[in-house]
Amino acid sequence: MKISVIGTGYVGLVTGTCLAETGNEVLCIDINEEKVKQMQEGIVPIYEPHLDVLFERNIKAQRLKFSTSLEEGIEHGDIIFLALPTPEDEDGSADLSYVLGAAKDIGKLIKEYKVIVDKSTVPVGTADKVTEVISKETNVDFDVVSNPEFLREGFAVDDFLKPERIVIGSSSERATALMQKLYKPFVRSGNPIIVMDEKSAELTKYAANSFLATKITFMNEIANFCEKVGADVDMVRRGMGTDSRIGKRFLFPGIGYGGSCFPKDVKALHKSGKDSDYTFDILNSVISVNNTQKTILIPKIESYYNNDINGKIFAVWGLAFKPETDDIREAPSIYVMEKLLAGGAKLNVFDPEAMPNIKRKFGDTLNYANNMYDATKDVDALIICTEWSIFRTPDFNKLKKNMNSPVIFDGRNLYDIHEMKGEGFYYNSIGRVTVK
Ligand SMILES: NC(=O)c1ccc[n+]([C@@H]2O[C@H](COP(=O)([O-])OP(=O)(O)OC[C@H]3O[C@@H](n4cnc5c(N)ncnc54)[C@H](O)[C@@H]3O)[C@@H](O)[C@H]2O)c1
Ligand SMILES: O=c1ccn([C@@H]2O[C@H](COP(=O)(O)OP(=O)(O)O[C@H]3O[C@H](CO)[C@@H](O)[C@H](O)[C@H]3O)[C@@H](O)[C@H]2O)c(=O)[nH]1
Repeated sequence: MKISVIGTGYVGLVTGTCLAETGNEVLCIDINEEKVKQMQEGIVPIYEPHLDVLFERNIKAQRLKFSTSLEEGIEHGDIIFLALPTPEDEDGSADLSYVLGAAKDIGKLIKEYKVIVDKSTVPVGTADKVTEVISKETNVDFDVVSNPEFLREGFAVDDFLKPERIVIGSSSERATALMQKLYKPFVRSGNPIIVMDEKSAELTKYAANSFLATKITFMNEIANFCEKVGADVDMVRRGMGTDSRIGKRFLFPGIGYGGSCFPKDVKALHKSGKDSDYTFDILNSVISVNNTQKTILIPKIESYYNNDINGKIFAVWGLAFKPETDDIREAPSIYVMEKLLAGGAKLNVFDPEAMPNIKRKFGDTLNYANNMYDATKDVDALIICTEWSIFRTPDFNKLKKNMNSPVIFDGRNLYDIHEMKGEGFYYNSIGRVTVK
């Protein structure tokens, strides 16, 4: 099939590349000229594991192409995916200006039947709005489908190629049949393509993300309570997670959820509720607990230094919002570092992939280390914000030699507290006793 993808970010590029991998002719459109130029030169503009191999293969096979011309995109695709940003607006709602702007342009350019697929995360009713906007501009026949994306950054290629489910929201038999044909190669192991109405599809995405954010937040509260009563959240997590009704995943406590999705999507669903005269009490709490959780290490650090961190030097390991990505959107590390800088601390930072993005945001207010050990030279403490694998088994002796004092504040519970007892560190983590 001929496919166009409008918006070539984390979702659009993965979608385009994976659809090319199954033999489709894909044209990816982006407004960012520099990004398009890079991709035309064969450079993947984001860090996403395993994407480079597929990207290269499909460009070589001439199934994957890039352009800045929306006109070309509209002409090329029988199916046109919108993978555009839907960032948080000032009132917490999803900003639909990118999606509706593209819809208007599509309305002006469309010459024959097309299926317009909304892959962006959008509030209930957006498919109707997109239909209305396009209809105002043209009499040409088209269908709008809601097809929310559930991929995770860091696992995006695998998630797209082997999805646990595909949700298609459509009231058109013609569009549904095309979408089922397109996705058939991705569900050969029997995972379902669930067809439903547009509104339910739109809500499914917000419900899934908000549920997962709630699950994490619940565990963060249990962790905070563990610290009060001397219980160990790792044990509680294992004890709970073995109940298949609860499940083992997304029970890891830490310094809050971040990223480009959970924070904005929870807020957007909460705001949608408000707009429909419904108060999501649970989501209200999730938002508030997560706000506090992002900087939960700060009072611990301050208290260790008798409320004076002015002039202290800290190493910060892990800046991306989670491992295996260079994405720093709503990364808890940002909130932690801003508080530490405001308190007068100096920071030596390291992340395997997110350094360029952090440099763009923080400029010369941070010291950027070449590797994880360099970051710890002459520091008063090490602060861990993201659980990259390379941080999991450090050379503790080397760390002790590098650091002014052996102190670790771990926001992601990387180390076994029993093993840490023999390493000679002051080790404070989340929901577990402090090793002194
Ligand atoms: N990132 C994820 O893991 C993920 C997963 C599932 C769903 N989503 C949702 O998918 C949507 C896209 O997210 P993302 O993370 O890929 O965003 P992104 O910011 O990485 O990418 C968006 C791209 O769209 C481009 N763009 C902006 N305006 C444009 C226009 N008018 N025409 C063409 N291109 C334009 C930008 O230059 C950028 O490259 C959002 O709604 C998000 O909530 C994201
Ligand atoms: O047990 C856990 C699991 C995750 N997190 C945090 O939660 C955030 C989100 O993690 P994850 O869900 O792995 O990353 P995303 O790439 O943001 O993916 C989420 O958001 C995407 C965008 O909507 C969806 O498509 C995915 O299904 C959904 O998992 C990160 O800050 C993690 O550190 C925890 O704190 N504890």
